[in-house]
Amino acid sequence: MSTNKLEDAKKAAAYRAVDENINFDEHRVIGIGSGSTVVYVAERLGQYLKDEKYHDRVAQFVCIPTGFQSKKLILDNGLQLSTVEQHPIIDIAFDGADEVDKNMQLIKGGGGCLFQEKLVSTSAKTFIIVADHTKKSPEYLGTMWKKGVPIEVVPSAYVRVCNDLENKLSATKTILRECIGGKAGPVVTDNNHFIVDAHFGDLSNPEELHTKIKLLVGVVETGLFIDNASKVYFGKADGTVEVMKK
Ligand SMILES: O=C[C@H](O)[C@H](O)[C@H](O)COP(=O)(O)O
Repeated sequence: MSTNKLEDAKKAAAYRAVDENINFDEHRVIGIGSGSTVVYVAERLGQYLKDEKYHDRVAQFVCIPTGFQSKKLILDNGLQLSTVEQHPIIDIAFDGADEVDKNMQLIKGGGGCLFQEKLVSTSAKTFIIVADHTKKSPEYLGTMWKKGVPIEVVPSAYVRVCNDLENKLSATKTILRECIGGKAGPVVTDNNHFIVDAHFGDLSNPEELHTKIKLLVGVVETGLFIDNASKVYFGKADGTVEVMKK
């Protein structure tokens, strides 16, 4: 699919997700995730802010970011920025995903934001995923996303975590994520952690794997988002959107 078509698909998913799920009278605290698709969620909210019919209500929204990129998205679109410390209960959150399986379990963290994304998404009463259709798994997680399960780790523990993932949890390969261009060395998350990408092949039981990884010393959070999403919007190349819900 051409880059333009892919962008159209992301935009279609994000716009429809906002249009169908924001309740302008009831919602006030909005989580804004990270990645290239959620850019269009912030853009859509910015459009509503400029619309005089919605302006007063959207101006009252406080937006909770999942990292530096989303903080900037919120500000660039004229929206009000706040923190999860000030608003530990979020009315609705929007975010992207790297892969979504048939049970709406997710792999996230391809862009390196997973801990803060999980904090925001699990603090939200409703969590909406926006994605292009290439993120939809035919069956198991690990089918479309081949870069491994992202795991956020305490820097000093990364060797120990990699060893445990391979020796105790049978990961076939673990990779400390490196920066590509700009800086030599590992990716450092917004919370000053490292990311390990762990390969397990197809994930037939992501819930169990998530629980086992979380128990390893040095693991902060996994990129497996279990029973978290309320709905998923998949944009397609022809501009249509498929909605998945339970
Ligand atoms: O760490 C990054 C996040 O989990 C993103 O939401 C995820 O990688 C999807 O990003 P995109 O919308 O760019 O595909």
